[in-house]
Amino acid sequence: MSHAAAFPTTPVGTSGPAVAARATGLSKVYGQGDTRVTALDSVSVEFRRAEFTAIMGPSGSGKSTLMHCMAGLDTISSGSTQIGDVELGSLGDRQLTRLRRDRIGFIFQAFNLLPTLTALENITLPMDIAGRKPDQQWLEMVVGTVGLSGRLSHRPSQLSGGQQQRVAVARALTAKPEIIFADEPTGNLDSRSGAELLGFLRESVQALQQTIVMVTHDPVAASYADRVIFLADGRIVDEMREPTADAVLDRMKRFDAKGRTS
Ligand SMILES: Nc1ncnc2c1ncn2[C@@H]1O[C@H](COP(=O)(O)OP(=O)(O)OP(=O)(O)O)[C@@H](O)[C@H]1O
Repeated sequence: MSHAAAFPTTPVGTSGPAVAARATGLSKVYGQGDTRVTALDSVSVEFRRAEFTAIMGPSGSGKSTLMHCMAGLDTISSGSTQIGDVELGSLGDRQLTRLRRDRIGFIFQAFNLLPTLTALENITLPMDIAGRKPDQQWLEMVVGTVGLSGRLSHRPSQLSGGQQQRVAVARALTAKPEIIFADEPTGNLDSRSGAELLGFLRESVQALQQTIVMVTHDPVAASYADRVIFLADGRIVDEMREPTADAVLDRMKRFDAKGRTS
């Protein structure tokens, strides 16, 4: 499918720095003593503007933790994280909340939709809170592409899991944030809807210079990205550019063969 010709609007801010987000020597330790877990072990990584990155790795390798720390949703134990030029550690709670609201889009597995709001109200909520008006043409384009046009006045409880996921995706894209963090965004979709969604994310990167970081277990989903970062035991152990599903699958099999301690 191709939306390139129909992408009508101005790109996501083109004036900012070339690196949309960066972690430097990022470590995250949970618990103490016997329950101490090093979820991230001195991770340094850059997410460049207008690049689509997939994060992969075995269960428990630190993928979600990396994304949560980068997005300012979790504290870090050492190192630093930046969104654009802003060092997250230098921000107070309110500044961090505002930065998340204004500059970051989220597509998480728990969709975090508000039950009393309609689908449309959920989609525009972050912009309403920020006092910004959605670009109507873009909103319609996003809603049409994720297949929600007939469902906008439904509340989340009246939508299927897959439809709720589409609302979460539309909410993230509508505000044109500087960077979108997505955790298994196609997890609840059938393969055709998943492919459409990934194609749309891909084109939002190409046509709008959107920056996307996506955690996934699915090699086919990862193949839509520009690069794949592989985590194991809280460290980046490999990186692949222009991934194909087969190449990603082969790389993942090497984790399985070695167990989790590669
Ligand atoms: N709140 C927490 N308290 C204690 N340990 C945690 C917490 N969150 C994550 N961990 C631990 O940190 C490690 C990394 O977890 P994380 O959820 O980042 O892995 P993941 O790669 O996203 O896994 P999955 O693919 O299963 O979702 C795991 O060992 C996990 O048990």
